[in-house]
Amino acid sequence: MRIGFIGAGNMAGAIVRGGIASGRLRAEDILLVSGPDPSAQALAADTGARVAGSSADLVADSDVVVLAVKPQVVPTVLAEIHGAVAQWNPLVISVAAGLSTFRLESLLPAGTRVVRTMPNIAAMVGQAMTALAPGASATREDLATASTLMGSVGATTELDESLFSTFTAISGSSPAFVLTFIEALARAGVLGGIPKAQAVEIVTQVVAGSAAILQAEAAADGTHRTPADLIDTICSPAGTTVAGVMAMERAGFSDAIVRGAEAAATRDRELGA
Ligand SMILES: NC(=O)C1=CN([C@@H]2O[C@H](COP(=O)(O)OP(=O)(O)OC[C@H]3O[C@@H](n4cnc5c(N)ncnc54)[C@H](OP(=O)(O)O)[C@@H]3O)[C@@H](O)[C@H]2O)C=CC1
Ligand SMILES: O=C(O)[C@@H]1CCC=N1
Repeated sequence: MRIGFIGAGNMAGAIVRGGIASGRLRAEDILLVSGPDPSAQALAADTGARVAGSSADLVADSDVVVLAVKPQVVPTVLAEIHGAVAQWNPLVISVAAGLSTFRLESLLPAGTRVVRTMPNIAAMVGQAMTALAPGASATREDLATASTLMGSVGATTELDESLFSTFTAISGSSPAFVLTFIEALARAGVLGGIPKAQAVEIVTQVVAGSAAILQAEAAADGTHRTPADLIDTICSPAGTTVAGVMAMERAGFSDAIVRGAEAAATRDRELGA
């Protein structure tokens, strides 16, 4: 299957690099095109993918076209490829925040098969979480194709499109929230005298270990302990952890996270308006 990426920036780069590294995508099947800066050339040089002469040329040579430009640029790109899509009828997969399948379809020839997805940057290490929703003309096979593509860089889940803004907040954007937490906790380590690089290494292992516990719980038969259950196993009575958790909650830790996610979801809806 030939896959063309319109946009060769952070997200396309993460999918292309992660997919090739996992052995699930072949560089020779990947075509790239970008905007005024030579990001497609750079990604091609790095991965062995090829660069198309234009977005319309890319469509003519692709079974699947991935829209990986900023949401604000999508209408321009779809105007550029409208004729080629009418002629070649590729499956169009969007990774753009905010833009509904209805909106994308309205900018494409009638009957274009569209699948909306929301991956995250962890695609670059094969650990993305991607939601998928089919447009009006997409078939089960199209959804399976999109799922296979995104499955090459991590886990996938079908999700009702009405939930995409919330999903974008808690998955598409949230690696930045988690990294903000890591940066802050590492800074606390520095405050206590641990060198920054060592503090980041320590906190990264803690976050990976904590996630691994939850994944093991989810995979286990029987009762699955929730994050709240597990917090209780770490909080010794009158111990260090409960003192820390209480101080964090007094400072509004959980509230700050929910507010951050709500703001991201609101922005996703604004981008689609
Ligand atoms: N970054 C992330 O973590 C995530 C991003 N997304 C979504 O992915 C999409 C891309 O984001 P991201 O990769 O971060 O953005 P980047 O700015 O890193 O990349 C955008 C790419 O679009 C290219 N581009 C700009 N104008 C055109 C054009 N007219 N024709 C073709 N290509 C063009 C740019 O090329 P040039 O360099 O030449 O300007 C660049 O390669 C967005 O819609 C975003 O919502 C979704 C999930 C996570
Ligand atoms: O910040 C953004 O708009 C994009 C969508 C999800 C992650 N990055």
